[in-house]
Amino acid sequence: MGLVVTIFVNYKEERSMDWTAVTVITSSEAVEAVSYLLTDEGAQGIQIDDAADFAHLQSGKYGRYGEIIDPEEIPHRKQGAAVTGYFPKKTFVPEIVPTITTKVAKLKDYGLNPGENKVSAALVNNEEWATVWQKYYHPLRVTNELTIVPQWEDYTPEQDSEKLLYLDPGMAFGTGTHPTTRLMLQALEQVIRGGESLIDVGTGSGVLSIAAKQLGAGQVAAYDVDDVAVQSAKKNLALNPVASDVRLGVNSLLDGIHTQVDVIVANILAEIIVPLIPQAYDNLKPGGRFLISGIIDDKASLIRQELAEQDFIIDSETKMKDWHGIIAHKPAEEEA
Ligand SMILES: C[S@@+](CC[C@H](N)C(=O)[O-])C[C@H]1O[C@@H](n2cnc3c(N)ncnc32)[C@H](O)[C@@H]1O
Repeated sequence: MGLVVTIFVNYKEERSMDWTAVTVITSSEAVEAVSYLLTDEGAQGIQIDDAADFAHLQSGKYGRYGEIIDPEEIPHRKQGAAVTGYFPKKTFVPEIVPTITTKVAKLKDYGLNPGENKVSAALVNNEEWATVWQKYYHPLRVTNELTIVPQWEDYTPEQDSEKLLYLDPGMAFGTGTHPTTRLMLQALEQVIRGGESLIDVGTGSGVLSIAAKQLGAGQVAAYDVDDVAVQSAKKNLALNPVASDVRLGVNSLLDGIHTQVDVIVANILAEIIVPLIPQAYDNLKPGGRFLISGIIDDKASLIRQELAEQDFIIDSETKMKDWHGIIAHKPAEEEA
C-alpha cells in the first residue's frame, strides 16, 4: 500500500534549507510518469497522494495487504492524485511551472491520462515537511516474509519468519510501498530458493536487491542509470548487513554486461523494458527467470508480445491496481 510515498534525495545534506513544493494534480495512472518528470526538472524529493492507494484498503488496523495504518484515521484524496516535487528554494519557479504543465499534458502522447493537470507552487519549510513523511512511513509487512522498516523505527517482528528490510525513504524511488515494487517483492519471494545469482536493473533505493539477499540470493549486482539513485542504494545497502556484498554501479539497462545469471529483476516503465528484453535473454542462464514490473495496463500486451518474440516463456502474471508484474523464463536446454 502506498499511502503517501515520500522519496527524498540527499535529505540529510539539505536539512537546513527551505523548499518550493510544486504540486501537480493528475490522474492515478500518471503518478509514476509525473514523479519521473518532476525529478527530471530537478525535484529533490517526491510526495505522492493517490486516491487509488486508498481504494482497496479496509478499515481496521490490519488490512488485506498488511497495512498498519487505518485509512479511516487519515484524511485522503477521494479521486485522482497529487504529486508534489520538492525543489531547492533557488529554483526559478515561474519557469518550471509552465514547463511541467506542458510536459504533463504531453503524457497523452504516451497513452497516459494527464488528469486535471493543475500545477501549483508553495514555499515549505523544512521542519514542516520532515514531520509529514515520518508520520506516514511506518513498518509495513509487504509480503508474507518481508517487512519494510523505516530506518528510525525500533521494530519487533511479529513472527520468527519475518525478514526485515531497513530503508531510509528519504532517498530514491523504492520505499517498497508502490504496487510495482510490491509485485516484484512477491515475485522474488516466489522465485528465490537460495544461492541464485541475480541482477537488479534500475535498483532505485536498492529495495529489491536487499529483499533478494534477505530471501537467500547468492551474488547480486544492482545497476541504475541515475547516480543519485546509486548513492541512495549504497546508503540503504549499508543499513542491511545481509546485503553488504551487493555489487552496485551506474549503468543503463544491461549495456556492456555479458554474464549468465539465474534471475534478472527490473521494475522500470514498459517502454524501457522493451530494449531490456533481448539483453536479459542474453544474460540469463537457460531456465533463468526474468521478473518485470512497471507495466501499466495498456502496455501489458506489448510486453507479452516482446517476451514471446524473444522466446521467453511467461510463467505467471499478477496485477496490483493498474500495474502488472510478470515472471518469465528463458527456455531450459531441454525446452529449447
Ligand atoms: C520505478 S523505479 C524502481 C526502483 C526499485 N527497483 C523498486 O522496485 O522500487 C525505476 C528505476 O529505474 C531507473 N532507470 C530508469 N531508466 C533506466 C535505465 N535505462 N537503466 C537503468 N536504470 C534505469 C530509475 O533511475 C529508477 O531508479
